[in-house]
Amino acid sequence: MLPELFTFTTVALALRHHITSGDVCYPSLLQSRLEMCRSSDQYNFDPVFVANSSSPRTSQSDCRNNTETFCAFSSSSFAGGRGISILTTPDRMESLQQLPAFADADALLGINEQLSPVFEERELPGRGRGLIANKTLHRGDRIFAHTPILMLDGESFGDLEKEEWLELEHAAVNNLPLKSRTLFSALYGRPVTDPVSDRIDTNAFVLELNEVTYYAVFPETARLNHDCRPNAAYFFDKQTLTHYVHAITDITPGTEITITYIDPHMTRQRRLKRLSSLWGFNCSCSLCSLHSELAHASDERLDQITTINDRLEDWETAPLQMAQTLISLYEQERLHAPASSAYWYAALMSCTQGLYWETIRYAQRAIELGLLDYGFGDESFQRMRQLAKEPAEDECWLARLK
Ligand SMILES: C[S@@+](CC[C@H](N)C(=O)[O-])C[C@H]1O[C@@H](n2cnc3c(N)ncnc32)[C@H](O)[C@@H]1O
Repeated sequence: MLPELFTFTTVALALRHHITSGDVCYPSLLQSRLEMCRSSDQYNFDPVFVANSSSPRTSQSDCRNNTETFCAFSSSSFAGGRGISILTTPDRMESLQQLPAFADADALLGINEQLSPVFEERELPGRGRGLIANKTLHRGDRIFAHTPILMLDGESFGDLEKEEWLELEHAAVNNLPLKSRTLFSALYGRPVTDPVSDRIDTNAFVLELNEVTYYAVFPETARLNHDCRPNAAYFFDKQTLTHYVHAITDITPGTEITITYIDPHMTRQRRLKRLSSLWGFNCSCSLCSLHSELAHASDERLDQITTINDRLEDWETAPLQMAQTLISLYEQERLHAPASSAYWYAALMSCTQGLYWETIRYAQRAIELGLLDYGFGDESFQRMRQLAKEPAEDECWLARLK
């Protein structure tokens, strides 16, 4: 087993594309936090009061206790005054503070800046507000790069009473600087529980950081509506706490910029059900609106993609044609971002067979798409870069012919 590939498929896919039993543990956005897998550890409370001006502060009154203690930590100076509130345990807060986002003054240079926006925000019939491109965007063009204004530890919802986490959520929002509070208030919240909680539920992204699940609100990015075949892809950079959104296809002026809220490998009925139950809308994107014959053909391709992906977990013994078929199926399905993993497999399999130029071609495609979907910091890209540069120097070279 090649370690870098292992990291890529298990870590990255588990975050974004792998839906566990019952579909409830890894949605792309937050609504299902109340259904998430719950657990909690014993914790001895030891409050932290931090000195660094960009580090979040808390006070004892903003903490609630059950088997663990959770506090609303806030910093108004974080990210040049944008501020952040983090609802988590004191010990997890302490380890978050070691991240460059808090510890390195230069880490967030250029982040949260939108000097000349590439979109306009508009009211759109039947879908609330959305973002429309105002210039031609090409694959890889940056749309957003923002830090969260709120981060909520997923375990708090399982451990604390509902009233208690609601109080902490309100404290977290109230402690934000006025500008960020205003951004939060302007978000749409599907009316279910209470105005603060509803806004969080409708808009937050699921992140994994230091092996903890957090729900994070990026108010600018939250204006993006859903499409099952989106033209933008996103990833979260753990070091800088920055959420990047890039065009994954060319986008013409006047076109709505969209992301997917759910695992795009789901078949039609499952997609419709999930979007309706979690975000309250009936998806009418081009894929969901296909004639039933065409929708059926798409579902069959999606099932085949899932089958091939399962088989390729043992890629070392699979035929190269299998990865090539996967690439073709992803192209037919217009699933551009997830196709990076298919190119990844194809590059490694070509390498094991000593197919020099094919290896480079596939590795370059895996890098191009994967950088936009998995992020710049993904360690496994080192391996792909090596393959793209000089396949014969990698351990996979001719491995299947030895
Ligand atoms: C994260 S917000 C997106 C921005 C939102 N439209 C607004 O006005 O702020 C999610 C909500 O937007 C709406 N929405 C998103 N994608 C949609 C779509 N494809 N069709 C209809 N409504 C959609 C739903 O009301 C959903 O609960």
